Amino acid sequence: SLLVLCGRSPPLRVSLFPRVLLGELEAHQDAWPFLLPVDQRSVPGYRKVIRRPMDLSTIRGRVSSNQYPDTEAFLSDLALVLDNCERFNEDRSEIGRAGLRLRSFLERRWAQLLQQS
Ligand SMILES: Cn1cc(C(=O)NCCN2CCCC2)ccc1=O
Repeated sequence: SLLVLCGRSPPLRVSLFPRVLLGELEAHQDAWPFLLPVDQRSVPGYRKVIRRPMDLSTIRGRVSSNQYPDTEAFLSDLALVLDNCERFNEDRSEIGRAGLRLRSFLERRWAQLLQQS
């Protein structure tokens, strides 16, 4: 309705996009390396190499407690998950390939959602 559209904040449905996208990422078959924080004791070198760890459960917690001031802050945490993955893993490794496939899904799906706005 016009009331929703003329407010300064984005229309309600656009503000739901992060929750829609996050739910689909959590359910994605390539999300398994990213669902929980990397166990830094069981992955040699991770703590030293990756200065800002991030994972989908941490993002879920921040979304649920409204800790993202705007959509860009949410998208930058998502990008951090996948940038960390590319930094730490060979592209041709199981986890590296999962990260590349999940990033491709994320980019295509986000563009699709924006077409609906
Ligand atoms: C993103 N990422 C993840 C790992 C990892 O080992 N995750 C655990 C994966 N398993 C899934 C079921 C039990 C645990 C290592 C390096 C890395 O960059």
